[in-house]
Amino acid sequence: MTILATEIKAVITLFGATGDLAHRKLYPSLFNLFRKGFLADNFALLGTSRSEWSDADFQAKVRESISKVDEDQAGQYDAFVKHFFYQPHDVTNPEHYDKLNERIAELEDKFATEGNRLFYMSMAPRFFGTIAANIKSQGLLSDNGFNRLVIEKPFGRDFASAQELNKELTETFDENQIFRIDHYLGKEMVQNISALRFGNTAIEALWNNQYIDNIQVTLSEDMGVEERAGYYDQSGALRDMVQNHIMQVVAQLAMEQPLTFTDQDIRAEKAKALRSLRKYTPSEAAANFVRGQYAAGDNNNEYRKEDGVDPKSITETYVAAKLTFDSYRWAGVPFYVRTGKLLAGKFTRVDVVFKKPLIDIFATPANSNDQKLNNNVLTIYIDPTPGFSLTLNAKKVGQGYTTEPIDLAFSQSAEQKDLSPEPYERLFHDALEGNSTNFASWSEIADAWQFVDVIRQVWDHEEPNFPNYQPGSMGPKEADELLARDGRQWVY
Ligand SMILES: NC(=O)C1=CN([C@@H]2O[C@H](COP(=O)(O)OP(=O)(O)OC[C@H]3O[C@@H](n4cnc5c(N)ncnc54)[C@H](OP(=O)(O)O)[C@@H]3O)[C@@H](O)[C@H]2O)C=CC1
Ligand SMILES: O=C1O[C@H](COP(=O)(O)O)[C@@H](O)[C@H](O)[C@H]1O
Repeated sequence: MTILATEIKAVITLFGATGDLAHRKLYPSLFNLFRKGFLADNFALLGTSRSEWSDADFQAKVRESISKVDEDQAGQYDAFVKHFFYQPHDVTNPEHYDKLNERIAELEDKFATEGNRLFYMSMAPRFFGTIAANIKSQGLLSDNGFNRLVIEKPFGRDFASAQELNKELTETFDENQIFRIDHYLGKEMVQNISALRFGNTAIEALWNNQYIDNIQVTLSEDMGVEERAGYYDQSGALRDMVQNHIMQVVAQLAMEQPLTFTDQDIRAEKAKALRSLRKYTPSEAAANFVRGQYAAGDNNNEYRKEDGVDPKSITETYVAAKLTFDSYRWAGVPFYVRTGKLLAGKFTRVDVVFKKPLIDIFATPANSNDQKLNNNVLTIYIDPTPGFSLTLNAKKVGQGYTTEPIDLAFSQSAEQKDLSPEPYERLFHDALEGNSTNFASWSEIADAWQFVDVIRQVWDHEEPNFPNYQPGSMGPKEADELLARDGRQWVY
């Protein structure tokens, strides 16, 4: 089925238009929306940052950034970049906003955007509050169309700073006007978790502690910190991946069925799920969390010797944890999660491990050495190749009667993968449409920070034994022990 594109009308004001994210992700995503017809005549983007660029300089940069998207579409480049304009601007100078306002008004007239304004903050987070305050005080909000704010991560560095930032933003924008980006929510298979659960009786009927033994979530990366060491050393895997991406995936797995498939109901259920996540005491945190830092490998320095990293850094490049939900559905079912840099591969997956049948009726005295029932495992492959698999027990071919595990597998075809929008394309589109389903609400963020803050405080007061894992492995041995002590192991 072809989805008919509804044309979006808006002026987008982009703070951080000369930056890396804008160049690598945002312009190509907008170009995709343009060539698919979601953006057509009635949109304009006003890029801002301090660099003294002209409109023509900016259009040339945007053109360069989209030239890799699809060479067959080269004919559309010119038409697309004609919607791009640039205003040199220092976000800390309130007077500069007057000029921005003027230019936005001109673009509204020129492109007939019906007063709709979307502000996108693609800048260092320390500027977010200042920009929001100036948008309000300098009169940049529209009074005859929508006003929306898209904001990049990270949303704070702990609960207190996130709360402060939220307070600053909500002095200008209402919660329903704020779109907090978490690019994991733009991934095809993360969005597919709801379809899998709520579209299939065969799955949802078993989605509880009566049938599920444990759930495992793995976000594995095979690269080190690369050129982002300066940021990463201040952040670490707990803030960079666990507080946001892992919490968002886990919330979708743990939530109750929303009343309707609308942003309000979905976000309410996710928020409830995160509220039921047990906030650990310091001693529980120490027992249920493992941290790691990578050692030197054949092709990499040890983390502490990377450019831009403090040589005595105790920043973790790996986290594994056992999470506990205090809810009727999940009592007794651990959620094991892990993420890290320089691991054995680049992949993201969820493994749902079902309980074994209570009795193995196939084990007879004669075949008890050969017969073993395995746990059914439903795997959701998020990256790199989206798909599902379900491991079942089936009869082994031949005489006698023993069982063996077999796989029912679905994997997206190359054609489907091509059709699947990149996360930023989806999320940009949703924000322009005003659909906040795949953006994190304040309540979710607040709970996630409160959970993570305890772990951070425990870790910041103890000297870890770093480095403690080899590049190309799946992390420190303590991550295996975390499951082994419960009589379990990582599926992969
Ligand atoms: N890059 C990435 O892959 C990812 C980035 N993010 C997030 O996206 C945001 C942007 O990141 P990124 O693009 O990498 O950052 P960059 O450092 O590449 O870009 C920062 C931008 O801010 C502008 N800027 C800095 N100071 C001012 C100022 N006082 N007034 C106006 N403009 C200013 C810079 O332009 P100029 O110097 O010309 O003023 C530049 O356009 C951050 O929140 C980051 O955490 C999130 C996920 C991935
Ligand atoms: O947000 C981030 O995500 C990336 C991993 O994203 P993926 O889509 O490639 O899985 C991570 O490398 C980065 O450190 C983090 O800031």
